[in-house]
Amino acid sequence: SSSRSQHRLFSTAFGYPGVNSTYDYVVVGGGTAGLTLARRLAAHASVAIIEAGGFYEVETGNASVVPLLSLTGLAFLDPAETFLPQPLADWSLVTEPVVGAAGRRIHYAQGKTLGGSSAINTMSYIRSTRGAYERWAEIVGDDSYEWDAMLPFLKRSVHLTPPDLAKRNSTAAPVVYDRSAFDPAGGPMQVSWNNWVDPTLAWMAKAVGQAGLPLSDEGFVSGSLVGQGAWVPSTIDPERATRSSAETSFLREAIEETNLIVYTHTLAKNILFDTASLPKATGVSVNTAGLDYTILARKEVVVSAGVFHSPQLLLVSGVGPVSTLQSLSIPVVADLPGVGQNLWDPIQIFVSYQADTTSGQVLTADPATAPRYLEQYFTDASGPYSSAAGFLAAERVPPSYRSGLRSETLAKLSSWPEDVPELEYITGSFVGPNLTTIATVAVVMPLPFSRGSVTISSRDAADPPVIDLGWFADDADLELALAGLKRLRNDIWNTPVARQHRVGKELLPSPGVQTDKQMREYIRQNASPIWHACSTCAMGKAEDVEEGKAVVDSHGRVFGVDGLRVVDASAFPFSMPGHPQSAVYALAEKIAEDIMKSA
Ligand SMILES: Cc1cc2nc3c(=O)[nH]c(=O)nc-3n(C[C@H](O)[C@H](O)[C@H](O)COP(=O)(O)OP(=O)(O)OC[C@H]3O[C@@H](n4cnc5c(N)ncnc54)[C@H](O)[C@@H]3O)c2cc1C
Repeated sequence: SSSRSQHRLFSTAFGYPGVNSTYDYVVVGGGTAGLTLARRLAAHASVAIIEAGGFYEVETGNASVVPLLSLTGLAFLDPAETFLPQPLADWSLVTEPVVGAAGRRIHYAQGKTLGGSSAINTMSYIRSTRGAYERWAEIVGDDSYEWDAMLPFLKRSVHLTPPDLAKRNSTAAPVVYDRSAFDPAGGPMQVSWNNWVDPTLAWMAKAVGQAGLPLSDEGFVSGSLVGQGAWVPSTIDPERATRSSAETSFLREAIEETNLIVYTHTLAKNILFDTASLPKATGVSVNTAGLDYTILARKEVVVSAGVFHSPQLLLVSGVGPVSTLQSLSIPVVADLPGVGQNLWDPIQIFVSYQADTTSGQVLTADPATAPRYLEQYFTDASGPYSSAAGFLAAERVPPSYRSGLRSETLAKLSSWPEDVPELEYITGSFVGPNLTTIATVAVVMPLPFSRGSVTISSRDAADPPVIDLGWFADDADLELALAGLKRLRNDIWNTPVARQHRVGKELLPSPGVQTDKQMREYIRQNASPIWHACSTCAMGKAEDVEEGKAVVDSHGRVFGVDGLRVVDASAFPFSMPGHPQSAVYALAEKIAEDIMKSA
């Protein structure tokens, strides 16, 4: 069953609901990590994927396919409690009231579809820093997480296509990247650049430069995040300018080249254990449209259900803090205090103005110009529809703001490696009233000091997990957010270029928000997720288990049980500065190799 089948029908790749079956490996969650890992394992073994969603191309149309729509598909990105649900591709998670953020409940988008969050994210492909990977290695006591050792795994998942400068057609947006950071062979995930440059983003990049952030000379994929990322690449297939996700890459390849079996619209309800001696995971009980059945694993169960659902599945299956399990009368399989703890969730704060330039969203919202751009997209894979996010910058808190920070906050910052950015900036251009352009710069604090948590209120995996984001639980985060907000307003938005292009009064926060107190209030009222949550089943050392700081070892193996791993963003030891998807793919590649070596 493990050899490559040359002439498999597409339909052969899908499981038969309701029929109990057995495979070598059962992977829960056909998302970013799950599909990557499953595709690699399926080259050598029989593998089943259990995925709660289906194919997003079928179920949400172009919303997750056309790059521009990844930013206008506000149903996914809207953090308000009143968001418009997209139940076929998003879990519709709403958090508990966030105490530090004016008691708001946040809609936290998470992909419920093949490809998981790689199918609904904003597609920036960035790698973290050398220092961050070194810290990962230290925390988990395993040198193989250092940058030089991880680089082959970072390279393995992706195929790079250089930017098409003719289609980008902009001298204002020079692309810089290091070719040697990619492998010419590489994996099935496509990484490339937008085939168009948004005119508003182009001058905003200049403004960020005038505020003292120089153009990076190697880009943001080579282990350094300093200055301007010089137009970071996206997970985009440049040929037709469509999203490349774990589904279009790893799953499609697995369907063609392996015997991987996929169960779509199937919810993993419980991990099954043989509790005779050391509890051993033996499979998963699942439900497809009301049918209950079991999928057994001869070798291992791998949980890749994402930052909120991986801890949930462990908890409902009896793996977690004893107090939580007992309060819901769940039989204890393993007492692991850290399951659902240590949630890291970076946030973003916006400053925006109306701009005197146009933007992709305006051109495509205007009935006079939209048809022409649609035609351009379909015939040439270029123009505004072909373009997602694309501009990012990073720095340490500059000295003039640093001097205003409390000594406790400075001490906390100094605990991080020197190459780790403390503030990141993301530019955006949106459509406003009467087809005006709204230009926005967000500041992100990539390494929050506050911790949230995930727990359960019922034994049923079909009920949503209970999420406490914990924003601003640590005052240092509010202080940094305030420094970042001032940096945006006083410097970036005050540069000659920004003054030249901004129109009228500040829209966000608004001129009335001036004192530190008012700005803190604005931050609490408007902080938004950037969807980089992680570490709820944190990787660490055995000695950190009791304190609740570690759930899995450096091979992703869950402490205290056998035959069970967690491999996804929940296993990160901390939030990787930059954007996380590159690290999720790399982690899946690395653990897949681990599993195959030890099999
Ligand atoms: C809106 C948004 C924008 C983002 N933008 C970027 C960006 O520009 N760049 C970047 O690098 N990162 C970005 N990210 C973050 C990045 O996409 C995620 O960190 C990453 O995709 C997480 O991968 P994962 O494997 O941990 O989880 P996921 O990819 O979310 O996979 C989890 C999978 O498990 C399935 N599942 C869960 N529970 C069950 C169950 N009980 N039974 C069966 N299946 C289940 C889910 O349906 C899902 O398919 C963004 C994320 C979001 C949501």
